Amino acid sequence: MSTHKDFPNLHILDHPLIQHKLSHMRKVSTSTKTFRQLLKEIALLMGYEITRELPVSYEDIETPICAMKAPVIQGRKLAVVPILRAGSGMADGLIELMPSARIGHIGLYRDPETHMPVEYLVKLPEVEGRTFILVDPMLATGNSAVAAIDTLNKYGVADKDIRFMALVAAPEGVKVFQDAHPDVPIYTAGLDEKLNEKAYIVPGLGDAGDRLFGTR
Ligand SMILES: O=P(O)(O)OC[C@H]1O[C@H](OP(=O)(O)OP(=O)(O)O)[C@H](O)[C@@H]1O
Ligand SMILES: O=c1cc[nH]c(=O)[nH]1
Ligand SMILES: [Mg+2]
Repeated sequence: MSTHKDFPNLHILDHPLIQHKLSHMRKVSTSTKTFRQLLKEIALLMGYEITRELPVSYEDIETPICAMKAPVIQGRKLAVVPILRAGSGMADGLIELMPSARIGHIGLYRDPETHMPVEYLVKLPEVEGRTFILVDPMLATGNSAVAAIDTLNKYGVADKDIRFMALVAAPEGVKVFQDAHPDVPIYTAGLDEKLNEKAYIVPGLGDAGDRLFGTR
């Protein structure tokens, strides 16, 4: 994991396995089935990296040989919140890693003309004492991610209790996000070059939702 000199909140997950799988996802020739499988696998690997700092406490257990104090993840409850639709493909991987996490949903789509997000669904678990991992493969203009965090705030989740995980990010979006929510760390596998005139990430991987679900 490395940080970026211009973006103090941005953590780039540069593990070779993550990078290798992302390269396959980017290819225009990759099928829906493979894209879906790789998104899930990368999310699991990213989840492994970002949960590195979870606090542990020690519990008395008995092995078949003797008693010992064994580390277990301590206290705080977790929620995974995908931004629909494409975020659901990442949530699948995280839930495999953390099967007892609660799952919330925030449904947003980008208006094709204005590129501004339109909210169509919010359903969240109890927020008290919980850390939220918000997931979406694409951080493009940053407007969807900012809107999703604003929504979490509205439901009582403080920025300090949120982590945002995006597969690929554009510098423009990282800046917008960081200016709006400087206390929310962003974890990404790829900081790309720029946005194009339709606000798609370049080189990116195209429309993540369409590639995940086989729509257009
Ligand atoms: O940073 P932004 O410019 O806001 O763009 C990123 C958003 O665009 C995509 O969703 P989309 O609107 O295509 O919805 P979908 O997942 O249903 O396809 C993507 O999954 C993000 O949510
Ligand atoms: O490149 C992009 C930008 C926004 N949404 C996507 O799915 N892809
Ligand atoms: Mg889409």
